Amino acid sequence: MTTTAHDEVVEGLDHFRSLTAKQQPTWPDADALGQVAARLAEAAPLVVPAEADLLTERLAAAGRGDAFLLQGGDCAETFAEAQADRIRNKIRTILQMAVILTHGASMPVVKMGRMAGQYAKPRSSNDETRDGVTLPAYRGDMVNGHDFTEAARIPDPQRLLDGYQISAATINVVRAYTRGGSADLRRVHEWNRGFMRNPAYARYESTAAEIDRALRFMEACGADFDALRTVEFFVSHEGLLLDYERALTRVDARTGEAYDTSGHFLWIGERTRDLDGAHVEFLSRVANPIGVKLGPTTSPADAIALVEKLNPTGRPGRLTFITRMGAGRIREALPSIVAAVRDHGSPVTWVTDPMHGNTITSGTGYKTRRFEDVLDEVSGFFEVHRALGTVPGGLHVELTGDDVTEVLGGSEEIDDEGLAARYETLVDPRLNHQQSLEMAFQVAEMLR
Ligand SMILES: O=C[C@H](O)[C@H](O)COP(=O)(O)O
Ligand SMILES: C=C(OP(=O)(O)O)C(=O)O
Repeated sequence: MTTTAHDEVVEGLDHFRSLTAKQQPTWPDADALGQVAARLAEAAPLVVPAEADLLTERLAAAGRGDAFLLQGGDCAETFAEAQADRIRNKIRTILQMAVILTHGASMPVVKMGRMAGQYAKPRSSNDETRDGVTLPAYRGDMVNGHDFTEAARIPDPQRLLDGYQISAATINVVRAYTRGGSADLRRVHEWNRGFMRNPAYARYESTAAEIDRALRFMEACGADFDALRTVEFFVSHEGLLLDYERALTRVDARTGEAYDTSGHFLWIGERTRDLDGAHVEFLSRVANPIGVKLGPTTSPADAIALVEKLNPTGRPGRLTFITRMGAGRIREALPSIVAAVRDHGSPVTWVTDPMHGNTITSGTGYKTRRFEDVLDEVSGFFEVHRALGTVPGGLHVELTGDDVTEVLGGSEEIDDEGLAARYETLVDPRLNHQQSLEMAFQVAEMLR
């Protein structure tokens, strides 16, 4: 029998199975996992290749400095919170931030949620110990339960199917919300005006007034606001659970290329970005736009090797590097990496994740971050790119649309004691709604 190009693509997709895959759950029942994977392999795609290709174009624009990416959402989505109002609050927050950033950058903002699939987490330790009892660590709702009981912590492949279904429902809300008129620019700006009524945010009044004037100017020029009622919104998650990602990967009849249809954009985490590891190998085979998190131990040679493996043809928008160095290290650690990639010549879209390098434990024992460190890392990111003549292409943040108290600081000055009021995240701390908007105002100033 002759091997077709299609067969070769499919065969290539399974190469990762012979490599080391870090951060995978220890599924107790291989047969049960196989049955779930078979069902997922027949399930409808969550996104279609043409949407992923459109995002590649948008990210190429961000890489050139013709657009700016805003990627945000929960550290770990949970099944329980996949409710319409929570999803809507998150989208709303991202749209509100996007309006502020669009004004600051004077360029389109590409909007992307860490949503509809962000259900699996890499962990520092395989176990968690409480009061002398040690159980497997929580690895996200798509793997096991957060309750600290033996039964909840056993990885259950049925959760992959649940995650798929809940992602489908989430995408449905995202599409309805971003296409149904709720995203009207004037309405989003009105929400921002509501935020400004709190005197804590008076310092942003002049930016809000400028946006008002810009909207009135557009109106006077006869801008078709009805045409702006629909916004493009993409979904993304860490491509961590390779059994799930592989099962949702389909060969596109149009192009003959494989697409991971679990989300528009998948990223490889800092802990799984080994060049000879299974994650890099698998995602090198799919045609979606992909990202790689780069932490402070990344060498320029590591970055170049990733560019060559993940984007050998130098397709603009295909590869995004999401740097997460820490505020104290970014100004020393980032320049040599960016300079090496710039000199290599293959296009990369550079995005800052100012969250993951700035995690601390509060005096009261909470895993938290300081708002000022988060902003300082963003400043460092702009400084480095401006000094090197490269493009700071976007922002990746952990946020929620709700009023939680997980990150220290901001104008409402959440302090050590204040963290206890509404600390809800199951893994890492997120900016709350107000802190997210405040960050957008500050980044808008940096973008000018
Ligand atoms: O979100 C990122 C990681 O999953 C997280 O930082 C891991 O944190 P841990 O050190 O609590 O396992
Ligand atoms: C785990 C994450 O980040 P990193 O890989 O950068 O630690 C994340 O973004 O959820």
